[in-house]
Amino acid sequence: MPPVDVPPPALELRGLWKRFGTKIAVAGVDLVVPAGSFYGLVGPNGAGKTTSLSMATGLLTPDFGTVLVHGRDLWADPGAVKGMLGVLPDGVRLFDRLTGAQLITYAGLLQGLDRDTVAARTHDLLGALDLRADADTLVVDYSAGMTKKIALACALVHAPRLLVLDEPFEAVDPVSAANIRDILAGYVGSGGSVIVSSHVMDLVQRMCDHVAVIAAGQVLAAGTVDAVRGDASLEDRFVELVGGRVGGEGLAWLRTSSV
Ligand SMILES: Nc1ncnc2c1ncn2[C@@H]1O[C@H](COP(=O)(O)OP(=O)(O)OP(=O)(O)O)[C@@H](O)[C@H]1O
Repeated sequence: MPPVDVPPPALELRGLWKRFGTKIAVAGVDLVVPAGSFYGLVGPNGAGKTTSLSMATGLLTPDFGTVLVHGRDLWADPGAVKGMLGVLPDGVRLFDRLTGAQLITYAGLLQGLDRDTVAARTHDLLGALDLRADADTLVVDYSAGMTKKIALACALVHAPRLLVLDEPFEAVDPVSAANIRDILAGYVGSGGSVIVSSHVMDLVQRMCDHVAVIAAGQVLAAGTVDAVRGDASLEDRFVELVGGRVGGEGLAWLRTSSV
């Protein structure tokens, strides 16, 4: 039988390391995000999620390691590979003196789309993310959740093959979050791949088909959500893997009434 062509993973991180001064933020992360998967990345504060995703998307140079996007080496040819990526970075400044509509338009033109396509997609994205009434408001005057949504629109406008979203639901209201989940589910259903970091275990358990738990810069567990969580909820499994429950010890003074 002739060999069957297996498509490469949407994203593959091999032996990623990053040190800031004396702090090792990422200590040998290996991760395979299968094409067509909805992948959750979870871990405690300071685990190295943002640092890993920044290296995976060309925003931060790794000290060591390789990033493959659909089989192509990102750091060997960033210009060619970045077009396949839609990125929602954490805490990166936007050009917030543009209006929401201008910012999406800018992102689309930067990705090489023609003006008519950008105009149509900007209209669609503003509608899907419930931002049409604020299309002409400066982004600097947006709320935190609106800013998150406009940044997500910028990540989507060129219909990338892989979406890398750092905490996309943070500060977003429940209705908008449900709309975003629908958009992402439709995107994955039509062949796209998503990796999303989140602190909301319940959301990851319901939304994602794969998950990786990362702590202290290393992957503690990775695979399908069902394989990682076993018989437990993802939240219980997370606490079991990561530990760190302290139950308010050492804060007895907080419960002492002086009245
Ligand atoms: N630019 C930087 N300079 C120095 N240290 C940094 C820098 N960026 C990250 N770190 C450190 O690297 C570690 C990992 O940070 P990172 O932001 O990747 O964690 P995270 O898992 O995304 O955390 P959170 O869930 O709180 O967002 C932390 O200890 C952080 O203090």
